[in-house]
Amino acid sequence: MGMKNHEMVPLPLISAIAGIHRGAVARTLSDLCKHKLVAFERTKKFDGYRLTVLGYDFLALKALCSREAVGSVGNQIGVGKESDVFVGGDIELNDLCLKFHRLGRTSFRKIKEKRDYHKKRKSASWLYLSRLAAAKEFAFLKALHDKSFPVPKPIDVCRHVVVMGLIDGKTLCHMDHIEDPAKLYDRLMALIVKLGRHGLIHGDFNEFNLMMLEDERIVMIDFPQMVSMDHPNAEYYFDRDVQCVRNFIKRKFDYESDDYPRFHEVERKTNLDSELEASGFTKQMRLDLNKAYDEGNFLAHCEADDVNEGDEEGSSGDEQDKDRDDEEPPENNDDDDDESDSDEGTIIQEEDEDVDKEELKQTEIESQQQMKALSKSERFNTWLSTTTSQLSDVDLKELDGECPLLLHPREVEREAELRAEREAYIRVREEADKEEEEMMEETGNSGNTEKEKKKSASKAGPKSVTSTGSTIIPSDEVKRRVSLETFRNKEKARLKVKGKQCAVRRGRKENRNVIKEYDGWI
Ligand SMILES: Nc1ncnc2c1ncn2[C@@H]1O[C@H](COP(=O)(O)OP(=O)(O)OP(=O)(O)O)[C@@H](O)[C@H]1O
Repeated sequence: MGMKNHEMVPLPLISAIAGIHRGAVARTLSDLCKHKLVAFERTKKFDGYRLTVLGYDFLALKALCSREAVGSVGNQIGVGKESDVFVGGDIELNDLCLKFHRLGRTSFRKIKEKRDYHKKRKSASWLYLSRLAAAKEFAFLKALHDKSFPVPKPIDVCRHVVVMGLIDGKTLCHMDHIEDPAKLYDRLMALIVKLGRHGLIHGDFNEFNLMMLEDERIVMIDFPQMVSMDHPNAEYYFDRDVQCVRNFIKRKFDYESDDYPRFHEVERKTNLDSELEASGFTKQMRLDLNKAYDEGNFLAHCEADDVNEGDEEGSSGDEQDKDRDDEEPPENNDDDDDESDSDEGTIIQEEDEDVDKEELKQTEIESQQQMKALSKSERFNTWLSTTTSQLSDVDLKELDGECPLLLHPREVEREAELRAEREAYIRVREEADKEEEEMMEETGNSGNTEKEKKKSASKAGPKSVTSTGSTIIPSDEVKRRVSLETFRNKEKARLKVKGKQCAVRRGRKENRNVIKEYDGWI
């Protein structure tokens, strides 16, 4: 499906199509790569997977097997310019002939050189053309078989594979000797005339496309360029077929005759063209295929895509009927659907973006309006000024005693947590203060009252060691204070570390205890 409009199908697209997660799809794809059913390709711009010829064969065979048209595949019995022919069997093991069309196989390499990542159908030209060739062959086989022409029995067609009856004979080019060349000559000419009466010209009536059975009956196995008797060059093609037979019989069996059919002598009875169209090989398919054959360019139909767009749409219905059991949706129809879908997708996306932008704009406008209204509102302004003045009137000093209430609950909690840790430090500090006080009393340096002394001590704090000219502190006292300060600092550090380590140690200890408790019980 991805290859309908991608030369290399990117992984996300495969995942989306398969409805499987990318990881799973990538794994599946790598398995398929190992079996050469898909190939991974990396170019400067894009990475992706492409279906290989073998992969396409497997898809067709899978569908044919599930339809029970094919039960087995055997040896290769023929190689044509644009096909591989295999012997096969149905589910009851009756012989079959499987013809895998490879149209565009040679030109595919050229396409690769001028690779285009995403262009309608050009990318999968070989798939499309091979499929057209198979559809055409099957349609002709069916129509001719129904009119009792000597052709293999048409059994089924899927993608690029035609399933038909196996002819137990030899191609005329391999015949070295025949009993009656005149009889063969007459049979071949009669066949050309019979085709003409049904409005058809083979167009490539040669020894490679004709087989001879044991009883010397002739079977047409290949008619890739069959044209209508209404074709502008019909007479040329008709005469060329006749001349081909004359040359072959003369060259190989040395038989010549002046009795041969002329184009204007052929009386047309029926018109197989219309029946062929009804059988699924549409006018557009014929145009595409003929263009490829006529111009020898397997991309010729792509160049005419734009011109033929309308016709294709008309023809898609027939194709859809034909491929009812086929997993792959009709090319033309789906291409159009895909495009319309993707277009729709973009439109929806664009619409969404527009809606988002509009919404944003609307909200912005609304909020601006609200702001304006609020600033204009007298009620709001009065409330704001009253509240501000009330706040400024509040005497924070009065609230000093209630300070804890102003603290955030988390801060109160932390205070409590830290208190236990700090207790030792506080105790030491209190002791030091006490000693200091006593010492101050003893020295009696200042005439301050006890209250004032306390105040000054608390103001200066234990850290203060400043001395003025009027204050004489003995050197012993200075030493003591310094050592006390050092002790305090050490204690602080020790307490901090102890707090952290304790928790860790406690945890470890608990664990050890738990292990000990359960030792021998496990
Ligand atoms: N129905 C069949 N039964 C038996 N053998 C067949 C049948 N169809 C084709 N073959 C064999 O396969 C060979 C190739 O088939 P065919 O001519 O249809 O292929 P092609 O690609 O159209 O070849 P080309 O274009 O070179 O003529 C034939 O020469 C013939 O030996």
